[in-house]
Amino acid sequence: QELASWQTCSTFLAPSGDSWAVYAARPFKAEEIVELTPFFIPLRLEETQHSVLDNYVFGFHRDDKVFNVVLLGNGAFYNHDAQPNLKYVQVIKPGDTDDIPHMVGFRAIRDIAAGEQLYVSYGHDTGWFEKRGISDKSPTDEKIDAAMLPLYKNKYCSAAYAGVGLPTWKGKILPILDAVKDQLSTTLPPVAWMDLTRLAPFDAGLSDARAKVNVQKGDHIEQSLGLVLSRNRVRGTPLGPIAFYWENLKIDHHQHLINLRDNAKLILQYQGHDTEWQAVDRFVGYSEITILPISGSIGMVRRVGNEDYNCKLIIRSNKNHNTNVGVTLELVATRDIAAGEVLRLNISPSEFREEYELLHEEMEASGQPHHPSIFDTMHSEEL
Ligand SMILES: C[S@@+](CC[C@H](N)C(=O)[O-])C[C@H]1O[C@@H](n2cnc3c(N)ncnc32)[C@H](O)[C@@H]1O
Repeated sequence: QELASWQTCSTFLAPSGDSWAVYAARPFKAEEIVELTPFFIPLRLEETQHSVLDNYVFGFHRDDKVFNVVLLGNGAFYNHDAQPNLKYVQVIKPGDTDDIPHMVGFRAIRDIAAGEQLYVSYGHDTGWFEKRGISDKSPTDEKIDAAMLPLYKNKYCSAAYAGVGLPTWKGKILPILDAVKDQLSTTLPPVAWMDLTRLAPFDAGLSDARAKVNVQKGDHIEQSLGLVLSRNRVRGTPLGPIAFYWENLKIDHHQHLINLRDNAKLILQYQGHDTEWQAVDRFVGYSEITILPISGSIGMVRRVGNEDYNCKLIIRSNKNHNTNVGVTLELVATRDIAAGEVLRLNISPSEFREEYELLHEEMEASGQPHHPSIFDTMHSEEL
């Protein structure tokens, strides 16, 4: 098939040593948007600091308070370099008093070649690593060899499109960029932020992720990472509708998670005042396990239970990770899917109405696209 620009791969998540890293699938020019985050959820500090999620979020201020934002896509997986090639950018509408970002993404600091590992800075001081008892390894400026790159892309590029497409970009983001041009003191005109051919002609927001290319039955649509979180770190937060609660997972997922725990390949990380912020394993029981699809777009795929689904989820051990805090998630097509078709996963949505309400509030404030059906349960109970 002849691919349009929005269907091609820009970046991908792949194993690197004993963990994961994000790589450029193609060259980028300085200042170009390398990744437009497909979906972001701001959380209060106390909602992230006690679990492994704390290692995967970005801090920002809102209403004079510090928030931690969970980013889907590759945003949570950029490694740290004191001289990074990417910078985190967020766009806030001028005049908004609550500092809610309407767009989050990553821009190239310099020209980047295809195959280069992508890095951000976790902060100027060394505090980030010290606080967590991790030593900051000097960056290796790792690059995937040109001869190997096609193999990597074939294996690790996602076949899903998720997040902002042309309708939201033109209708909601471009007008803000016009207005903030001077505040950001960028020399680029707003239209130069994004090559419009990289955006799909449709939005593929939350619960509306689509196939980017034609996919055949049995193909892997995407491989991404799930963090293992205790249920009580997810309950009552806007993460609920994105996470997979134990009771919504299938029997083969349960079996697999039990096997992983039996083989010491799965832990529930906790840290707090009582552990002097040292990370410990605090597993209490299987039904307490929740999987948060923290990378890629699996969390944005519509959950339809057993009705008319076109893909399923496979949970594997995160064999490329030395800490056992997560699992590898694979989205596999259960029938042929055409490019542009909505992905439908055979897992039931969770039923905690107040979590949909919290998420809905966040989405209304930031204007991120979503399919209305995700909030159906909420609305039907309201009526
Ligand atoms: C946001 S995650 C980045 C993705 C990570 N490589 C993974 O596979 O989960 C942050 C974690 O990556 C590792 N990391 C990132 N940059 C590092 C660096 N410069 N030196 C040492 N470890 C680093 C640390 O384990 C840290 O807790």
